[in-house]
Order: sequence, then C-alpha cells, then structure tokens
Amino acid sequence: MAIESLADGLRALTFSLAEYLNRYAVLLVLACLVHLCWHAIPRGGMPKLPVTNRTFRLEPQLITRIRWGFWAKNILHQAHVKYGDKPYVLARGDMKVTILPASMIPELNQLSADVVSTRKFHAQTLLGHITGIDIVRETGFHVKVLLNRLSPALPQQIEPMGRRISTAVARAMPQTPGDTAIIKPLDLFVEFVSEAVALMLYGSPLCDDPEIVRLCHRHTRSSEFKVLIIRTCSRNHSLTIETVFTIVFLMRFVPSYLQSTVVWLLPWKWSLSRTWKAIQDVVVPEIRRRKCEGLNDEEPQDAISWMIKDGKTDLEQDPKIQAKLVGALTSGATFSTAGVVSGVIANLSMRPSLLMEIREEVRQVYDHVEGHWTNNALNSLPKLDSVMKETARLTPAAMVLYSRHVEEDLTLSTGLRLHKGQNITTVPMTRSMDPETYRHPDMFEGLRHCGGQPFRNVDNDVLTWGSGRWACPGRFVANAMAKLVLVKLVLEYDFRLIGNKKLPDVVMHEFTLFNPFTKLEVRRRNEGL
Ligand code: HEM
Repeated sequence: MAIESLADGLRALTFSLAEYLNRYAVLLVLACLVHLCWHAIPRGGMPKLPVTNRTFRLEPQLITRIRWGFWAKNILHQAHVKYGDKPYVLARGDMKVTILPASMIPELNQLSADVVSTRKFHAQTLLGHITGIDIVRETGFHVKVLLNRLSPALPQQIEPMGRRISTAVARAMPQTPGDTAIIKPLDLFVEFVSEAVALMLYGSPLCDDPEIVRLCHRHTRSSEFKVLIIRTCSRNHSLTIETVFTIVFLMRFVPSYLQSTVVWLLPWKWSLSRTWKAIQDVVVPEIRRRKCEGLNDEEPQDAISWMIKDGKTDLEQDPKIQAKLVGALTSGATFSTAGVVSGVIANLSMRPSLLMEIREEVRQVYDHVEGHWTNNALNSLPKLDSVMKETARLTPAAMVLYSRHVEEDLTLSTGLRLHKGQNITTVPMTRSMDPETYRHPDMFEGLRHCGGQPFRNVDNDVLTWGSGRWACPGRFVANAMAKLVLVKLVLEYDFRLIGNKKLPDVVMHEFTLFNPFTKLEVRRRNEGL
C-alpha cells in the first residue's frame, strides 16, 4: 500500500515536473519568437532600402554576425555588383549600417558634428564599453590637441623622432654589411613606430622608459586591432599554427547585452585591462607631477603636456581622463602606421627595380639635407609618397570608411531620409577600384599617384584617411613617422619575402590587417644614415 502510494506520488511529481518543463519550453520558444520578430520588424525611421547580408527577415542575428565576421569583403563586393552606386542597408548582426555612395561625401562633409558624429560611431563599432575607448563618446579633446597642437609642432619633432627610430632599428636589425636576419615586419616595425608615438604622446621622461614604449604596441595589440597570437608549436616536422584573434572580432559574435559579462571569459580582456591599468598607473602620477611642478616649456611638445595646458572643462583637466585619451590615441596610432610601413616594404621587396628607383630618390634628398631629415624633406619624396598611397589604396584600414552616427533626422539632396540613431558609412573600394578612375585597378602600380595628391592629403577617391573635418587627425604625424622608418629601411637594407610572395591581408569583419605571419629576410647594405 505504502509502495503504491509512493509510486503514485512519484508519478504525480514526474507529471507535474514534465508539465512545468513543457510550460517553460513553450515560454522559451515564445520568447525566442518575440526576440526574432523584434529584430525582423523594420523600426520606424529605418529607410526602405534593400538589405544585404540577410537571407530572410527572421534570420538569427548570430548567422548574420558570423557571415559578416568572415566574409565582409565578398558581401560588400556582391552588394556593389547588385546595387552599384545606390544606397542599401548592410546587416552586420550587431547593427545595421546604411551604405551610401562615396559621391555623397562632399554633401555629408557639410554637416556639423551635432548632426553626424564620428566619435560615437567609433566607440560603438570598436565596442568601446569593453575595450575601454568609450571615453571618446564624451569628448573630442584629444582630436583637438592632435590637430591644433601636435600636427603644427611636427617639424620640431622630426629630428628626435628620427633619432629614436634609428636607435630602435640599430637594436633590432643586422648592423654588419652583408648580415641577414629573418623578421616579421609588422611585429618589428610597430616597435619602431612606437618609439615615435611614445615621444609625441607621452614626452620626456616617460618616452625614455622602455616599458612605456612597450605599452604603446602591446596596448594597441589588444585594443585597436585586438591582436593576440596563439602559437601552437610542436617540434619534429610539425605544423606551426599561428592564429590571430581579437577581442572585437570575438565579441562581435556575442549579443551586446551579454558582452560586458562574457568578455571576462577571454584572457585577452584581462590582459587589456592590465594594460589600461598600467597606463593609468604611470601616466596619472606623471600628469600630477607636471601640474605640480609646472611645465618646463612655454610650448609643450607632447600630447600629455598640451592636455595639461589646454584643458578647460573639469573633464579635460581630469588626469584620469587625460590618461585615457592618450591611451585611445596610442591605439589609433601605432598598428595603423606600422601596417602601411609593412605593406610598402612588402610591395617593394617584390619589385626590385621600383625599390632601386625609390632608393635613388631617397638618396638624393638625403644627400641634399646632409642626412638631417626635416618635415619638408620627407614631403619631397613624390615616388615614395606614391608607393605609400598605392599600398593604402589596395589595403585600406577597413572595408568601410567614413562612418558616422546620425544625431538628428535629415533629408539628403537625393531625397534619402536619414534618421536619428542610424549609422551610415561608405565602401572605399567602389571608388578606389573603379577602372574609370584607376587603370587596371587590381594591379599594384607604384608610381601611379606621382603628380597627384600626396599620401598625407585627404582624397575622396581613396579614403585612406576618411574625409571632411573628421578625417583622421593623425594623418600628418602618421605620414612623417612612416616615412622616417621607410627612408631608414630603404637606404640601409635589402629585402626578400620568404616564399617570394606576400601573404594575403587578414580581413576580420570590416578591418584589414597586414598579415602578421609574413616573414621577410633583411640584408644589411653598405650604406648608412
Ligand atoms: C597610416 C596610419 C593611419 C590611418 C590609415 C588612419 C586612418 C584613419 C581613418 C580612416 C579614420 C576615420 C576618419 C573618418 O571617419 O573620416 C581615422 C580616425 C582617427 N585617427 Fe587615424 N589613421 C592613421 C594613423 C593615425 C595616427 C598616427 C593617429 C594619432 C596620432 C590617429 C588618430 C586618429 C583619431 C583620434 C581618429 C578619430 C577621429 C574622430 O573620431 O574624430 N590616426 N584614422
């Protein structure tokens, strides 16, 4: 009797548990449906444009995200074939972006920052809330310092920058004529660039601390390109697999409401937050010291001192905010510049006669200035300039550029309505690969830009720097740093790509990166700077 009632009890319990689970499952399915529908229903305000990278309206976002993560280039190419110069919406999974034809850029350039914001878009697309660059949403103080203070003072910085770069090259590359070494260009050139970045952003005495220079490229590694190299290495005829991952690359696959939590499962997040802390630990006391002791120079030379001098609001005067902004600038400065240097050297290694022509041009200017490079001298190298521009044309920093967050409703001259909260961008390859603008656009023709706009100038056909008032404010500095490294390398070394070919660039989501696994043999020549 007792056993029967126990069995009855168990049956009843199992039944109610099953019923409970059933109900729960039904609720779960309903919740999923609501979630899917919520994302599928066009929001009020989104323009009625064709959508690319979405196979059907209820497609789960994860699939859209994965496709964008791995096949961005193809997606944009197919969309270009299909829609030509007409606007369309790109579904990335994490956000929708309206792709506008590059011909609209002059009109968009007329709009003020209250109407379209670059900083908001950058913070959003680079997951500022987990990568630490969200501060750029709140202020453009760092951009002002870069444009109004550091760029005009660049001519005075060329000599010390060059000296630091020369020392770093001498430390890392063969010095005896005929000696060779195998290097990974991106890894090594970013160290050379970091010497100049440390000087310009942090100034003395911080820039003389090797730890700060190291922070410059380690920080960028994890926060801008979010690079982490996992090396699975085993000896005895084994495969060496090096995989590049990034925080942004991984977290873009995760729904935004989970990102702040899930990111802590990644070891790279821990390393990134240690780097941010290291920057704060070093920079904040230095800012306090400089404030307390007063700035030595009437005309400061570095970003930190300019921030101390120019800061007006509480936010701009706050040492912690200043340190964060310098960290954000560091992120934007190092790998982007090193990528161009690596690309140029790789392209020259495959074209010995072009390398000789560039070397001859550099040699003549070098002799003319008796070995003392100036900003003017660096800007009198039209052939090198052209090779840099051609390299950047074929490898833009991203597959979409000129991205903006729309801050208020507006109607463009074409009748297209843009709405507050919408994101817009353009695809540079529609212009930079247009055969009407560039003959054989797929081919690298190093000297094709001679006589045209120099590398450092904004050019709406190439969009290396974006465009308009919010085009890259670091372009003059980037141009000078890259050339200082290039003239040194071109005069002193011969190069040979291992395998005699350039590895394909890495494309992750919209970002493109010089392949970090490319290897180069360098041989010291008899020349010296
Ligand atoms: C070859 C190297 C570089 C390339 C290709 C590059 C490219 C770009 C591009 C395409 C933009 C977006 C512009 C737009 O949307 O119109 C940008 C923004 C920016 N860049 Fe650069 N950049 C480089 C080097 C640098 C350097 C060296 C610095 C700092 C010293 C820097 C600081 C910035 C900042 C702060 C922004 C954001 C501006 C804003 O939000 O208003 N960049 N860069």
